[in-house]
Amino acid sequence: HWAKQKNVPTLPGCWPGVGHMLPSLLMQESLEYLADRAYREAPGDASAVGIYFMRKPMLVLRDPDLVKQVLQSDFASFHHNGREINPKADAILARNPFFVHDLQAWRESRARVVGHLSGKKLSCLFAIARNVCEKMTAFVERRLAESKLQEYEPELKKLFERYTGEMVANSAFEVEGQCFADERDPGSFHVVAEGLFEPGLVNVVKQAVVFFLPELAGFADVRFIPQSTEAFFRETLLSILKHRREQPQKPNDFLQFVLDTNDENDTESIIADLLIYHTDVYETSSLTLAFFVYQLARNPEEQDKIRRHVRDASGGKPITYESLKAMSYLEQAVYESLRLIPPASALYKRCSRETTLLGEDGFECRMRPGDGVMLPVMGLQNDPRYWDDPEAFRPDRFGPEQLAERNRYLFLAFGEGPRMCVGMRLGLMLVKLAAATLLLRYRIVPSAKSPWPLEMDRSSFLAYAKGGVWARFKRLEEESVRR
Ligand code: HEM
Repeated sequence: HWAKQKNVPTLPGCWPGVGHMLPSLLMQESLEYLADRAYREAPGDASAVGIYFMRKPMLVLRDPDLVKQVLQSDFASFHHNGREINPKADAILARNPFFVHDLQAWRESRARVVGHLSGKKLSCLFAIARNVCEKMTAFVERRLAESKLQEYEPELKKLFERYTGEMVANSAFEVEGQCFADERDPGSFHVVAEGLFEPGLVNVVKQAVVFFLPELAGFADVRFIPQSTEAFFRETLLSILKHRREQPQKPNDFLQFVLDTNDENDTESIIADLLIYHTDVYETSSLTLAFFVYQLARNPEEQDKIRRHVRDASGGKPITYESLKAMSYLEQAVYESLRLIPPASALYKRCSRETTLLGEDGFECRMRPGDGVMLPVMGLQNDPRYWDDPEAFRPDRFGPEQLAERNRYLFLAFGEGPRMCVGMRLGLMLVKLAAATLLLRYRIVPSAKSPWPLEMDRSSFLAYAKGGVWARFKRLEEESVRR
């Protein structure tokens, strides 16, 4: 297929029948990391490179103008996100806008989520997140108090799953999630959701069946969200609904936003809205925070600069919704961390009608319905052709001038165009608030348990570091006393 197209080299290593999927069949490489490899191994000036997903042709883009065509200008031909979910196996996941491909149904499901996350609603969620941050610092303080060295060395992803898990419990279910309990509680929100996305043989096989063999998933009842997890959330919801109906003063929380827009007897729609919120908040925000705090540990000068900025913006008072909004340099630093390690290392789109991709350099490629397109987020965001010294952590890259000058399709950590992440503002708010809270109290220093740079587990569709992401926290006052 690709040999017939002008200017599209094929990635070497194609095998009859399986195409480039041999490492994937050996559970070593996800489609996202295959796209990343294709990006890096293609001839330096190629605008795109062809791969085969088994026998199916897929085009891996290397030019931000072609990315723009797929995500924005020719959205009608590429609106499909590629992955199919069988509603018989995963009825709730299938309602997440990310997996809805019929245009009208997608618009409706997206509008539901957008409606729950307007500016005013975000400020209500901020108040809940601030309480969760207090629980997090109390937890860190207890760990510091029991340490002889007066330092706490957490695996960051696990620590921040507690934060996002507690956030969901408090804001969507009005219960204590017990995520910051000292003893591991099997009924706590983060333990229930733990490991849903993480790599590992069982998950990699499960995800391959759920996302790429939906008929088999329906037939063999292979689910992404296990029945027991769904049952836990369902029971939690039913136990609080009655109490919520009787409350004269309704709290301003995510549960109430959902109840206000649903028929109160339609528990299926209510639980679907809550679980979409849960899956989307829990994993991406904890991953983003873990990699960001890791970057802070590895870049002490930037850490100090960001801390001074956070102090100035909060003026020595508790952080407010407004003061957090004003922390623009902190936000730039989060973007820079997302540039270096985006949680989704590539985006997958499927062509739904015949069209031609045209590059400014004369590149031309005919796409047929069913052909796949991979947008290698990690590759584009770390390419020395587009980024000066791409390995360096430099939040200045996201200053207003640099943003105005750069092609916006070079940064895709939240996607772009009509299907761009709807929870971006909430995700940024949660990440900024937790990071600012920690920076005001602790110095974050590297841990010997995490190498630099991190070695990524390439078998998963999201970004996970082999062996986890580690750092050490020390109280700021104690440090200055010792100096
Ligand atoms: C920092 C954290 C987050 C990151 C890095 C992130 C990243 C992404 C990415 C890359 C996409 C795919 C875009 C595309 O296909 O073009 C996406 C879609 C989506 N995200 Fe996020 N996300 C984050 C947080 C959230 C949160 C907190 C929510 C909701 C509460 C959320 C809800 C969604 C939804 C519903 C979609 C599907 C949109 C659609 O297909 O129309 N995300 N996100």
